[in-house]
Amino acid sequence: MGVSEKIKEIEEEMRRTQKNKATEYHLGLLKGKLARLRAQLLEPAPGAGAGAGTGFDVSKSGDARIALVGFPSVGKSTLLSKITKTKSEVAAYSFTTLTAIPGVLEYGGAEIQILDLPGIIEGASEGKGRGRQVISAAKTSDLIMMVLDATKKAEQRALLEAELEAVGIRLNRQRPNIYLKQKKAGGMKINFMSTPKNLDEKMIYNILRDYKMLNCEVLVRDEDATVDDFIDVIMEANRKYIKCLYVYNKIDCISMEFLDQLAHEDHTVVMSCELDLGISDVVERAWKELNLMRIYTKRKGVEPDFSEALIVRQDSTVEDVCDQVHRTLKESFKYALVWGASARHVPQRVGLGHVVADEDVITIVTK
Ligand SMILES: Nc1nc2c(ncn2[C@@H]2O[C@H](COP(=O)(O)OP(=O)(O)OP(=O)(O)O)[C@@H](O)[C@H]2O)c(=O)[nH]1
Ligand SMILES: [K+]
Ligand SMILES: [Mg+2]
Repeated sequence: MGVSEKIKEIEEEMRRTQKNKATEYHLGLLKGKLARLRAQLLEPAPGAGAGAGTGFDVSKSGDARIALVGFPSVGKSTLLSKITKTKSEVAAYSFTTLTAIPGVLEYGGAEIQILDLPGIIEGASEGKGRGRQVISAAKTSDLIMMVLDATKKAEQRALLEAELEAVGIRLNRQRPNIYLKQKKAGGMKINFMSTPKNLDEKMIYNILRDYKMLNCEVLVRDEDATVDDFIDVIMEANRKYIKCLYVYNKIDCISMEFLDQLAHEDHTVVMSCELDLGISDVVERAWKELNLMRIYTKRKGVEPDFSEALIVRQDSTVEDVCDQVHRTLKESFKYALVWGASARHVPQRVGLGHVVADEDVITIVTK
């Protein structure tokens, strides 16, 4: 039996099994097995590189990468052509786009790579269409823009989310607060910080044994943690926590009432590429979700250079800023002077570990 068939069989068994106290452990084990099989499915076939030669092996460039994911003909390519200088083919038929098409969005002094991808369909995670390559490309992004057709049924969003879930992408979620460490010996040590609501020692023990992890230390810190969370922690190497912005296109074709309802949902923006409505909101929201920071440098005795920003990620330190300037700069680093929101007084003299804030001005003093 192939991996896909095994997955189907387990999914079927899970559907058949009634959820109650008596079946809880059995269902937990099935979930664990399912997660392992799904990860197997994603392993590249022997000899074939990840997306090599299929047009999906676009190298990363710029300060961040955004992937456009959605069903066919929702307007992904139309959006790419609107916000970048790249023209990706647009047409009324499905699967107009067949490979990954990169474009560059310039915003706030940053260059953001936008990846237009082929449309995906239900079953994509199991390899339907080019689903697996598309989702693998999405997995490399810093933000997923899920482009949705506002005129289509609401289920489309849940269907797409399930496809992304199945390959280990977790949207707008944090890694579960569970500590897990494999050991060479000593058996299993399972501890809870407070009484868990959805987990117990037996459940964790069963799943660990099924994964042949007989020596390890577990500390569940979150009382709301579920079996799925625990499996995510075991499968850590295969999981990716990515932000998602839901972008509803074609609002030129829906009622004002429905538009209002959509616009109020979390992590959601609405637009019409056709009427050129809301496009700048989409870009602004995407920029915010990326949480990038602009840092300006200033040479001693000279005004800061506001024409060119260094772009760093959230929670970056002076060390990260140095790396942006030059790979070896930190080797000759003596101290830095910082003006702006991260400084307690201006200028504050700081070391490499100082965490910077958006729009800080910094002078790096070398030995
Ligand atoms: N009414 C309306 N039509 C739109 C809008 N944006 C795009 N379209 C149309 O939707 C169709 C599909 O657009 P594409 O950009 O090719 O869609 P896609 O998501 O890239 O499609 P695939 O590459 O096939 O997955 C085209 O006929 C567009 O003209 C919009 O805001 N309103
Ligand atoms: K299309
Ligand atoms: Mg397209």
